[in-house]
Amino acid sequence: MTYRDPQAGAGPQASGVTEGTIERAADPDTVVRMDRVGVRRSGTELLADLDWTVELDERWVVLGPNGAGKTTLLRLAAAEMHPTTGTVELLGERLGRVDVFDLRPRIGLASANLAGRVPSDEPVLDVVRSAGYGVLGTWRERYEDEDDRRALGLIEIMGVSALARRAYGTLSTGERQRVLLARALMTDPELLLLDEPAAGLDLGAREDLVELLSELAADPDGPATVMVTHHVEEIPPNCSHVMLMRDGRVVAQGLLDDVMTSENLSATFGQPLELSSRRRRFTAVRR
Ligand SMILES: Nc1ncnc2c1ncn2[C@@H]1O[C@H](COP(=O)(O)OP(=O)(O)OP(=O)(O)O)[C@@H](O)[C@H]1O
Repeated sequence: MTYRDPQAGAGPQASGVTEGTIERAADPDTVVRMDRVGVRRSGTELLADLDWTVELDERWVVLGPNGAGKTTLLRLAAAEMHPTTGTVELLGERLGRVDVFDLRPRIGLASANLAGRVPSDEPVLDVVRSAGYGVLGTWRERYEDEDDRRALGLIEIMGVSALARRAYGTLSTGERQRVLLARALMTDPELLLLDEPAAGLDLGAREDLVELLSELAADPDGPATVMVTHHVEEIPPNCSHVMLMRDGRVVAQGLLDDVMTSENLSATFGQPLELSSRRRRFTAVRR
């Protein structure tokens, strides 16, 4: 896969909101470090006592039932919110001591929340290339030829070249997911965050996406990746690590081969489940 582009510009970055000075962490290969993180809203504990480290060469899946706290975790990793307690370091910089507008272009994000905010009349090419500006909905941005080349290259890799001039609102769910993935990669991010990328896809489209994500995961020059899902069938075979979550807490985390057991999965979903795997693809049924 050739989505990496050392010449790719992220476009002019928004500026003006500074939340403090930048502090560098010791290990440049540590992309995410969360230490005793808790998030509380309206008296509810969304996350509690969470420790997590993501290294540059790791490809994570975060799996858990509805309401487990997966999206909250991803929003912390996307610098979209701050923890109530504990510390979060992203790409070597501490949340709360860094201008998040400097940080965000280095993080690619595709989520349902983002998908819902794309104007339906926005052409696909603009949905992708506007990521360099950190905006949705083209207004007066000016793009270099290089930006166009990169956006069209990513659109091609995602297999949606024929749709580059189409309005986003006319695309199928699977086509939208591919466009959002291209957008998430537009700034050549060091960290790629995917919130339920296979949600709403039919079987064939899901398999296509899992294969695409697995190729991405296998690329040694690719970004550190964190993908959130509810379904074991959606885990790309080349993923390296898994975090299992329930009720805002970690049930188990670590290497995929160690963590993906029937016992851990049963504890995560609160029912007796039998997990089986074939060629690093998983299925699970109730016992
Ligand atoms: N502002 C808030 N105030 C109170 N509770 C909240 C708030 N935001 C989220 N929650 C609750 O926190 C819990 C975790 O939410 P989150 O969206 O992180 O879960 P999730 O694992 O992504 O769920 P799903 O799989 O259903 O998308 C949920 O029970 C949700 O209702």
